[in-house]
This record gives sequence, structure tokens and C-alpha cells, in this order.
Amino acid sequence: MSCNISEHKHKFLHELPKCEHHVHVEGTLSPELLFSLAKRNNITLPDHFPGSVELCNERYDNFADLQDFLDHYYIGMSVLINEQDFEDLAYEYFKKAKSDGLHHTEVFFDPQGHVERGISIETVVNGLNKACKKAEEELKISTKLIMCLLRHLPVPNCIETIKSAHKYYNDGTIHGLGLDSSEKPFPPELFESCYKLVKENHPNALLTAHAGEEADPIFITNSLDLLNVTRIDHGVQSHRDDELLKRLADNKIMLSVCPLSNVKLQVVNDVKELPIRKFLEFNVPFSINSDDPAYFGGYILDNYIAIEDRFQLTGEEWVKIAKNGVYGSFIDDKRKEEIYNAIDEVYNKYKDLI
Ligand code: HPA
Ligand SMILES: [Zn+2]
Repeated sequence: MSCNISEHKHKFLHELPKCEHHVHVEGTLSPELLFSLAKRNNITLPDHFPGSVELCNERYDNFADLQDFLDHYYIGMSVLINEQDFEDLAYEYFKKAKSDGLHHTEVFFDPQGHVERGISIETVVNGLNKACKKAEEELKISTKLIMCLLRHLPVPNCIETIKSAHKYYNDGTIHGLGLDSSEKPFPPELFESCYKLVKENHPNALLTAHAGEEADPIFITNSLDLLNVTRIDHGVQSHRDDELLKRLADNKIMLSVCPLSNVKLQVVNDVKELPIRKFLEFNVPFSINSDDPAYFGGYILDNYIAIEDRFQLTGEEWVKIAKNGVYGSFIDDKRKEEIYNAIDEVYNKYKDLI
């Protein structure tokens, strides 16, 4: 806990009901689980990969940028082989996030990162879905799976991936489409046909895309115009374009912001450089998320605390952020109402103390 935050404010932030919209399940693979799965599955990691938990943690403090992280991340996920591995991975994340005050989460996964290594999409989705069901029953959190396309792979490969996932959109196992991996060399316009294919076949699917993490605000505008997304992942570069900020606010396009990720991948030098005040001033809805918590030094609560530590938000501002996260979630009105009420309850408990 940061020394700048009072004990009551810390407790308030801990208990504040949270919705997470930007977490890659492969990015929840802790070094401990990584090495234990490597052993269980007889996987030999390449020589240049850090050989111990300690060396991994050292490496995670020194990512030069997004690409440097991704080069490591794709090797890390190579230890995931069986359905049980995917279930264990996701369930560990659900338990940890629940203990941080999470009520709802929308989880990204990268099927191509596994299919490329000979693991079937069935293995991946069945394992993740088992963890989702168990989390809903045992932890009482709501969950949605969002399949991401790897933008560094050829479009025909992305189209094949979508076709192989049709059945999971149809039976309600997969709820949305996202776009991740190396941003700058692979602009959103390359993926128009992919988003069109999902929209035509699954009109109710949530469409989102990473945009404006490292690249210019035009990547955000083009994601909205050409991919028809209704949410933007990261989107922090939008602060450079006031017209875009107005558009995001007017259309209630939520940004899924990931503060500790932005520091670890050197998008900013410090959380205090993030345009949080500008987003609040322009009424741009945003949620606060962990991205790849096992790699970036913090789960959802750590990200909330990092923002509080740098910006000292009021209780009302926190309630607004939490409620915007509920509003922007891919859940029905009844579930939204439950979480809104839970937020009010926590606020009423702490409002005279924070
Ligand atoms: O922050 C990210 N950006 C792009 N791709 C990713 N894949 C995992 N995390 C990220
Ligand atoms: Zn991400």
C-alpha cells in the first residue's frame, strides 16, 4: 500500500465493486505457474528465456516496449498444453481478482498463439470455459470470454480462426472479438474483413480493439470507423486529439486503460503522466485494468491504487469510474443494477471517512 493513501481510502478502493475489461488470460501466467507447467508438460524453454522465477521477475522490470514484452509473452504461453492448464490458469486469475473486489470480468485470449503451436482451439476454449463456469458458481462473479486476433499474423489466418470459432459464438461460449499484439506496423484497416465477418454472423458480439497504446490517435479513429468497435482497449493516446475525446464522450465509447502496463512497456514514465484528469474533464468513460498482471507487477486493485496514489480522486470520482465500468460492461441490465447497487452500498459505508 502506498503511504499517500489513507487506510480508509485503501479499504474503500479494495471493496469498491470492480469490472475488468482488459486482461489477457495468457498474461496472468505467473513465473511460478509457468515453470510448474513447463515441468508438468515436459517443455524445454529456449536458452535465452530466463531460467528461474527470480530471473523472470528481473526481466519483467526491463521491457523496452510492447514488442520486447510480446517476444517474451509468446514463449511463456508455450507451456500451456492441456485443457486443464487453461482451466488452472484462468481460475487462478479469477480467485485473485475476486479477492481484489472484482464482480465482473471480460477476459481476452489469443487462440492463434496456441493453434500455431498445435494446440486446438477446442482445448483452449473448453479449458477456459470450465474455469468461467466454476468462477460463476463458486466465486459469484460474472465472466465473458473475448477472442483476440493477433495483428502480426496474416489476415487469412485470422479469418480461419474466426471460422473455427463460429460454433463458440453461436453457443454463447465466446462473446466478443478483440485485436492485440504488435500495434504500430499493423493498423486497424488491415482487419476490416475480419470484423465484418464476425458482425455479419454474430450481430450481438462485442467488438473491441487495442488502439492508441503506442500508436497515434488515428488508430483509434480508424478502429471506430472501419472496424465498428464500441470499445477501445488502452486508447491513452486519444488525449492528443480533443475532437476524438469529444467523440468518445458523446458516443460513450469506453477506454479500457491499463496504468501499470503503460509504465512497464514505457508508454509513459510514470502513472502520473496518464491523461486521467483530461478524461474526467471531457467525460470520456474509462475503466482501470491489469492487462497482463503476472508480467506488469499488479492485478486490478494495484492498478486502482496506482491511480489513487498519483491523482487523489474523490469518492464521487471513484464511484463515477466504477459505474462507467458497469455501464460499459457486456452484461444485461439486471446484472448491471446489482453491481450499481453494490457500488452505492460501499460508497455509503465509506463516504464520511474518505
Ligand atoms: O498490451 C498489449 N498490447 C497488445 N497486445 C497484447 N497482448 C497482451 N498484452 C498486450
Ligand atoms: Zn492488452
